[in-house]
Amino acid sequence: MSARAAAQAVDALRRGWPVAIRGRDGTLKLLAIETADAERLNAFDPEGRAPVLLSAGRAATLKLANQRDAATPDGAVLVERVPWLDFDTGTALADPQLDLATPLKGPFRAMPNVASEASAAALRLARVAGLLPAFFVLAQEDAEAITPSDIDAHEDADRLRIVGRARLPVEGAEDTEIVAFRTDEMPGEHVALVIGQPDGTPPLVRLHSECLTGDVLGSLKCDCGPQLRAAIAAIQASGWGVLLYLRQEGRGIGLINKLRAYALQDQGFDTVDANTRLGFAVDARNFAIAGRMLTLLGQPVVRLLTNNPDKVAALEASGVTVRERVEHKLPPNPHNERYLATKRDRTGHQL
Ligand SMILES: Nc1nc2c(ncn2[C@@H]2O[C@H](COP(=O)(O)OP(=O)(O)OP(=O)(O)O)[C@@H](O)[C@H]2O)c(=O)[nH]1
Ligand SMILES: [Zn+2]
Repeated sequence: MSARAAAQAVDALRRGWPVAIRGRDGTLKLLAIETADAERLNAFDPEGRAPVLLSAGRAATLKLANQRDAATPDGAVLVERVPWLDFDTGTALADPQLDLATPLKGPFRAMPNVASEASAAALRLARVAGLLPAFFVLAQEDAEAITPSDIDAHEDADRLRIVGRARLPVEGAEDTEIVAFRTDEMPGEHVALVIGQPDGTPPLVRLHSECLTGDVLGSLKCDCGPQLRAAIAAIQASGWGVLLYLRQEGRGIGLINKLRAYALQDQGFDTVDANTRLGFAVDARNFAIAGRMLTLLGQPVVRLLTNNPDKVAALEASGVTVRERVEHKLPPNPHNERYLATKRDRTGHQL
């Protein structure tokens, strides 16, 4: 298991270089459509025979769901390569933002997906890389192939360690310390704000997932910015506690993919369907990271500020005891009303 091999594969995908993944039922060489171009596709596949690998969620939108593999929205579907399926058509298959602008040619046909383990790993690697989950693929052995367990190692929360800490007075909580965590391969560092002084009682804890648009730019589309500031205030008022700032932008799909989801929301899809149509799980976050951070901070028992019962369950699954769920509701605005209603109606939030 090599987290480093997976990190190199993420880097290669981001640069438009091919990578290979070996699963138990076959090896796939992959070219990520988002970072490729016609020339790279030609170098990767001079004979024009590489089919396109898509998520089942995207394939369903294209009416392409392969009966066998489409059971889960983040399962994989192979689209048969035909002569007119060129690079631009591949891009149109990959990116749902283009659906309105470029009517797709067709018909496309799903074909049996032989290397199912490698395909699933490919979709996962695209998410880790923050790319659209869509590839041209060749079933081909490769000495440099990574394996699904390399990706597991890369994503393993137990690799996180504390790398720095300092006093950081923040607005509304002056007696605060910042603690930074990372793994060797991780580009973004997670941080914790330890607010006030531990007094032997379970800390009030907030798991805040990064939202550049809401936290920093004041976006009104979501409730993240107000939730962040209200969490600091609530922790301060409770005596002491911990705010975890988790670098899981867009519920784990990354900033660019979240913006793609926003563009789909502009077309009328809600936050759940937008994720699915892009080919991602509705919530791709790994809360084991939060569990590991709390463990490293020596806090195995917490009171959790959240409206999301899944967060409670995920944190408990990672070995932290949630003694109490404390609700964290803020008043809606005209722009986030529908988003909050979707969270209540479709993702089980107690709002
Ligand atoms: N993919 C996607 N992510 C979004 C969207 N709107 C907000 N987010 C992300 O959702 C995350 C915020 O969720 P949180 O507030 O931490 O958690 P929650 O699951 O809503 O639960 P609470 O603890 O009750 O707030 C951030 O990473 C945001 O970037 C969206 O429309 N699509
Ligand atoms: Zn937000």
